[in-house]
Amino acid sequence: MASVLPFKIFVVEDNEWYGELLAHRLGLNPNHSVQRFTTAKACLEQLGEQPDFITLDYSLPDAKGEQLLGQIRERLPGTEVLVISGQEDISTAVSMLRQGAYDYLVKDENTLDRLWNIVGKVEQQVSLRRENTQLRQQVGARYGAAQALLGEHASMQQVRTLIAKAARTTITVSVSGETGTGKEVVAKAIHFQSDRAAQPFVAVNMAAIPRELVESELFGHEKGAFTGAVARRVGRLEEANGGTLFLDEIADLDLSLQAKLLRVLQEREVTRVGGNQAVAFDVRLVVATHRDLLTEVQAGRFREDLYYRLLGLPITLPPLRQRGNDALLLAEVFVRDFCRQNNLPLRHLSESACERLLEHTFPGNVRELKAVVELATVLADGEQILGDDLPLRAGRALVGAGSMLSLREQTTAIVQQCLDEMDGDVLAVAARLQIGKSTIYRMIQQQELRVN
Ligand SMILES: Nc1ncnc2c1ncn2[C@@H]1O[C@H](COP(=O)(O)OP(=O)(O)OP(=O)(O)O)[C@@H](O)[C@H]1O
Repeated sequence: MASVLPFKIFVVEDNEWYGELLAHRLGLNPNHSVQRFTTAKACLEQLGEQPDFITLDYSLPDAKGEQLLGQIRERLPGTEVLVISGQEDISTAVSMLRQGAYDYLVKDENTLDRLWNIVGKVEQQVSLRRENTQLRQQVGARYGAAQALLGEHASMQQVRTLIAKAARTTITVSVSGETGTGKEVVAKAIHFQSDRAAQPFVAVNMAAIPRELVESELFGHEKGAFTGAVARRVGRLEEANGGTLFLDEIADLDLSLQAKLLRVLQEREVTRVGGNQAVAFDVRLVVATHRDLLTEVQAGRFREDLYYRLLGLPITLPPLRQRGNDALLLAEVFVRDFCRQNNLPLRHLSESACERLLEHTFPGNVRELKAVVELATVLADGEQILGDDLPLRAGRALVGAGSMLSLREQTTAIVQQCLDEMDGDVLAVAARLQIGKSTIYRMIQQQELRVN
């Protein structure tokens, strides 16, 4: 994988002829930018240029390899250093490798080929690392920005204020709201606006994991802990160490696991299933649910002590239908982003489209709105998206459906029919009906739906 940025190499070699030989060989790759130095001092003076890779002659006139390697590792811990020596000396090689050298080569007829292979490997690693950093920065910029959570309604401004306050400390945050209201967006915004932004953000959906696997998913397991545990697995809590753990659909956690989670959170230590060694962790917790947790506590389905441990700073996301004109604002942004991403000429919502969007109740909230306007953007013939381009029929039928019971019955029947047609493929059904996959998993768990 070639990186777009040049791959910067320093060749440090006091033998002019040999240095030129190395530099010439490395320069055969047009993506390499090679600089040559004959002393340690000259190399150190240019370290500010942040080379990706350094080849280092062990015996330089003004320093020994160990000294220069030590200084490079201190100033550029991410730069790989390959030591090239005139003589084979095992103890020197071991000491250089211990100090963090990438490898140790002896000058012989194979040196150039081996160097070429090593540089190829390092270049690939650097390229992956750059890609990773870039992605992290993109996600960070997207969710870290105050406007990550769109909406001008007073309730959303209040949510943004709470996110900013939560980000300043490590307080646990509990987010509630219907499906598709943006609970995960809130969790990411808190993470990326906090000083943990460069650490992992790990999301686990309790409703999407089979009950018997939740414990090992969260806490990890040792090899052989149960049938199928063929290798050791680090749990999500450990994975999120230093960062943020987002536990979605927390109300779906089994009562017995609620007790275990409480203990783990209180002790700030986790023991893998089948293991006997506790591992300390440091995570910020954000939990979310579409249910009222207090009602779950009163009904005996959620432990009161865990409820108080998790409540922290509560943030409630109102359904989209209670956010005034925000649906239009969000719709315009989704259309604009979709056009940009797909190189389409910019499209706009017509008056009739706006009217229809404001009439609709959006049971799937922002997720549904996004899917609807993106599809309408594809279907529209001209620059304007018309009311008829919006695939809102199901929503309209449901609005007139009357009581909650018939609404639920209708929803269940539609999802069941779709599940049957799609051979139980939950992700496909979620995409087709534009509802959250966790909603479907929940309905299956509560035996409202059958999977054949
Ligand atoms: N205020 C918002 N601004 C921009 N995009 C939003 C907003 N709210 C939600 N979204 C988008 O809507 C979609 C659903 O959001 P998200 O997954 O955060 O919802 P959720 O409440 O966690 O859903 P579920 O309960 O089904 O897990 C995502 O594509 C998200 O980016």
